[in-house]
Amino acid sequence: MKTVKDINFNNKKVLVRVDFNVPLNDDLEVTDTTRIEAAKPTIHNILEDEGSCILLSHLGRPKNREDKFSLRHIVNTATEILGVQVKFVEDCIGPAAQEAVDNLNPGEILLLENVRYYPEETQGDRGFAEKLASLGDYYVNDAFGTAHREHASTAVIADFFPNDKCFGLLLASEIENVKKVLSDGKSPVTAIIGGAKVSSKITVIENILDTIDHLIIGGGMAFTFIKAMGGNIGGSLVEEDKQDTAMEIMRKAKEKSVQVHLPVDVVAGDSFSEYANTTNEPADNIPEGWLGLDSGPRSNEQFAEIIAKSNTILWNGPVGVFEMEQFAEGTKKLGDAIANATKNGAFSLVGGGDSVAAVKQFGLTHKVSYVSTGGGAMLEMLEGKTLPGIKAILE
Ligand SMILES: Nc1ncnc2c1ncn2[C@@H]1O[C@H](COP(=O)(O)OP(=O)(O)O)[C@@H](O)[C@H]1O
Ligand SMILES: O=C(OP(=O)(O)O)[C@H](O)COP(=O)(O)O
Repeated sequence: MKTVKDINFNNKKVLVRVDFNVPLNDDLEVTDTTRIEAAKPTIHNILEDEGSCILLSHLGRPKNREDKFSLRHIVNTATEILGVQVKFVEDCIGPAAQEAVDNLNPGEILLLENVRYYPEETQGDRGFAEKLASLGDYYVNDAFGTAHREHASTAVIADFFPNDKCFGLLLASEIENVKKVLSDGKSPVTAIIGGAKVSSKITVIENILDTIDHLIIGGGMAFTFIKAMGGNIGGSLVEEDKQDTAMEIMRKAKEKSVQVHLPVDVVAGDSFSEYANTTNEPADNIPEGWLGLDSGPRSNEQFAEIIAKSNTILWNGPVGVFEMEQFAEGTKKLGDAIANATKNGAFSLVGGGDSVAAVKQFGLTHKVSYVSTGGGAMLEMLEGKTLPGIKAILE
């Protein structure tokens, strides 16, 4: 994998696609800086070579150039984090962008306006990609969170730099960390797949069955499996039409000698609410009118035992409705178990939207081996897909 470390950018203008799609509050302040911090090593590498960085990013999904999606709102935060004044220009192509690039000196950073202000970006328009490409001498992709999109600035643009393109350090590191689990994982390898939707995780489970020893299925997903096996799940979340798929996964897991672990008990609520009355019930015998909303104490212990014996751990998806305090315990205990195993030498990767949010909420970010910066992108990698943003650099 060719990365920014393999190129000397001295006196060059480098287009860096970053994912600065960060959350903003109502006052348009950045509330989570993880993705900006994650781009720092790549940007600093280029600046240390005495090159200059032209940053390309999207923010949200604008339809009509709405001001709330302007990257201007993140300039101060980016300046603070990167330690260098970030210049900004209110367009990403055309004369204004060109003038700002012409005035850029080695060691400087220029952030261009939201590439999604142009519909051509998401359409993967070649002409638009060419206009972006004309601004720089090199193209670096460091936008892991957007690497599953075949857009102008994430994939098509690379065509215009046949010999002058490479991976950023974040993108390279995301790829390497998935490899550490899926190809080079030291056994026993355990995957915890939770969350709400069986349908969105089937391909992930099918793809990882060949490489794992234990599969913990938690969260809302578990009830489709439990019901398919004849359990009573009360009013718990279920995907009725996915019960055959669930049984098929169980069959394949057995064939491949993967041990599947489902919750044996749950914390049930009488409504999907943080004010619900709660009770502990067997996971396969939940009374009518009650919903399983968190894994119960016996399940948490069993999951922790398996995790403690694992050398490689993949966690995708919470095992309960962790956003509500009284259903957060299972996910917190699971996170603690993973942190402990990591302290004892296991490699742990946390990937995919809500589990990353859970890890942050419980203060475990620095107690696991790697936390991915991509939700959808990480899921697609775990499904075994080659992401367009990665393919474009490799080709
Ligand atoms: N037992 C449950 N019943 C209903 N929802 C659940 C349950 N356990 C977890 N969830 C919810 O699942 C959501 C995450 O689901 P999903 O989008 O599939 O996961 P991810 O974003 O990690 O891939 C969380 O908002 C969480 O509250
Ligand atoms: O935040 C992102 O994705 P994620 O929420 O799946 O992590 C990326 O910036 C991609 O954004 P998109 O889903 O609008 O293409």
